[in-house]
Amino acid sequence: MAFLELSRVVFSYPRKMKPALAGIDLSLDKDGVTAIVGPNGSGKTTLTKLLIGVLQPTEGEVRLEGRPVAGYSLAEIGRRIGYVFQNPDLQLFCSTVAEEVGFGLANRGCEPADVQEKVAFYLDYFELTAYRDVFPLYLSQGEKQRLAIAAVLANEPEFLILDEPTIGLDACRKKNLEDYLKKVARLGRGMILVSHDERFVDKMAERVVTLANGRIQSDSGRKVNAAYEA
Ligand SMILES: Nc1ncnc2c1ncn2[C@@H]1O[C@H](COP(=O)(O)OP(=O)(O)OP(=O)(O)O)[C@@H](O)[C@H]1O
Repeated sequence: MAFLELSRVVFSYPRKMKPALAGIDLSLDKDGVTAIVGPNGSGKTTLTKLLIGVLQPTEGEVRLEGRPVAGYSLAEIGRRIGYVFQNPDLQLFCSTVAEEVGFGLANRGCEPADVQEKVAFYLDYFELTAYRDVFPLYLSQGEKQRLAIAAVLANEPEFLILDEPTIGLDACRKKNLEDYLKKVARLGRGMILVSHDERFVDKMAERVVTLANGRIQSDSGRKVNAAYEA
């Protein structure tokens, strides 16, 4: 059974004549890295928001492990699917960087010592230790982006959706992110990358789905990517 599935999905924003998605059929397994690419306005972000139940399809159905997404609470989906928004400002809400990384773990009832250990690890990996007590919205754009990614990864979700994760990252930080995500992928956790960064997509994705005008223009399907061979 597919982990996530869209069947004949049409989505129209209110007061818009043209649907943002105009009939999407797509199945995603629990493992593997799928990139969703396509021009501005082709529907990439809309598609990912339907997958996490933030938007409901106008027609058709979105399923998570065979059950309609509409039947899950947003909190349930959020525990299983980590979502990094295109704009990190929209997802940072804690009063310090360290709190932001540990929030999900503490919320899930992790022991405080385990939370501390994981927070230290993720702050170190994403080079944020020096900012641990800083108010997140005071960080630079690239630092905020790294923090948003670290906070989602720290929760170790079963599946990840990253919308333009490389925006604002310099070459060195991009390589760090690539290495970490490849490690996550090798552990069998799947992900969707929405990205205009062709080099990053090339290095990361086993499957590339191209959207154009709210439709799937091409789908490379699955292929073996040498980068994932242990
Ligand atoms: N909240 C909204 N209200 C109305 N229309 C919207 C809204 N969000 C997106 N749209 C429209 O829906 C279409 C698809 O937008 P979407 O953000 O999904 O595209 P995208 O492929 O992610 O674009 P980009 O590459 O620029 O991020 C666009 O025409 C956009 O203008």
